[in-house]
Amino acid sequence: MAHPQLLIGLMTGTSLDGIDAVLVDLSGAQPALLAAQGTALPASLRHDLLTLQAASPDEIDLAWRAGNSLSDCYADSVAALLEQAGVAAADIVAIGNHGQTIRHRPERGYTIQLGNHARLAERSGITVVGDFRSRDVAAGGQGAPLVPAFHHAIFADAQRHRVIVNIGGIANLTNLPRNGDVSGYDTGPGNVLMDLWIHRHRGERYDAAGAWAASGKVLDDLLARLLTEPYLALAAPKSTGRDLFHADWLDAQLAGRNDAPADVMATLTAYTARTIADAIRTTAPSVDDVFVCGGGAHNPTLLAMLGDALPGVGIASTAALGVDPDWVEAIAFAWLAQRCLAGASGNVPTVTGAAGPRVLGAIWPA
Ligand SMILES: Nc1ncnc2c1ncn2[C@@H]1O[C@H](COP(=O)(O)OP(=O)(O)OP(=O)(O)O)[C@@H](O)[C@H]1O
Ligand SMILES: CC(=O)N[C@H]1[C@@H]2OC[C@@H](O2)[C@@H](O)[C@@H]1O[C@H](C)C(=O)O
Repeated sequence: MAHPQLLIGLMTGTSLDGIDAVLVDLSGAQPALLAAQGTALPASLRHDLLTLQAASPDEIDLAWRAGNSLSDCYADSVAALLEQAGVAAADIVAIGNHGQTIRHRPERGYTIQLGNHARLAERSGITVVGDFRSRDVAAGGQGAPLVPAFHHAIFADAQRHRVIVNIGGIANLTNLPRNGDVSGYDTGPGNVLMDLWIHRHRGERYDAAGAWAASGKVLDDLLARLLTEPYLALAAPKSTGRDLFHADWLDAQLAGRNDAPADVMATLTAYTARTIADAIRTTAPSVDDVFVCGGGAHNPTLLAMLGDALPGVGIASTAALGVDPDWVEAIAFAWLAQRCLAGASGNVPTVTGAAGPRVLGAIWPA
């Protein structure tokens, strides 16, 4: 049996719903999930991180202090994960730490994932690999999405044309045709608009199981207006984030309207499904099966709308492929850390638009 390769993956995504932490053994062909934990962020830190995604006064001080607090939360997550698994820090090869995206501007040559990796290495006593996106951006790429290489490694199939869709804050797809090629890009909003709307009207973080959306009716004129967003028609490589899909964007779309909030919720859910379905139809017209991961996998209203827009296509969660949809991204960053330490490339240049394959990430030794 191969010697275990224990790595930890940490993901704090666009939704800001908390820290996803996984402990995986990456010695085999498929990742073996040994322990997993979701931890909410303290409300004040979540507030600061949201503030940093819009212009704020004294951003630099706030950013660096929030980065330190975030790293302390990561360290607590790692300690809890190791305790849950009964594994010692000394047995972990590395932590792959995504960090928190607060700006994503590849067109200006930068993307910022906050988090003090030195502090995490110091507190955990484990080697940290972080800053996975900057090298791809430096090579002219989008720096995102990065998960397609991982999806390709574990989900590609020679008999079935698969598409993997991650519905997090933003949604991204990976196209895995039978011939072994891989392509992918960010399709547009994932849960971000739906989360914004329900938080504004009901004070809730998200529309649990899509129940509120299911109680409203889709407003076809509003949906048509939302579909005119120019990002949707851009050719890949492309990536997006809260830099585009934020509260002001939504308010501009709704200006001059006075719709029932439940109908807007239904329409934003339909918009999310439709933009994903349109991307799949354009990029992968001969797809056999779509597998969904990320928090959107828990929204049956969204999934039903996606299914309606893709007649004849099987839609399931990545659980059907043996990987829990909640942990795919965090496992991907453990895998990317392993690649970095091996000196292997982590990007797919045809996905990100980078000039070529690049080793992604920087290393903070234990
Ligand atoms: N039970 C549920 N019902 C409906 N929606 C849910 C449920 N659970 C999670 N979600 C949605 O999933 C979101 C979190 O998804 P996820 O953790 O994949 O996002 P992320 O990793 O932060 O984002 P990204 O992939 O864009 O970086 C929540 O904000 C919520 O909108
Ligand atoms: C800049 C950034 O953090 N992008 C995230 C975000 O969340 C989903 C989508 O937008 C994707 O592009 C990316 O995350 C995943 C993990 C990726 O890089 O593949």
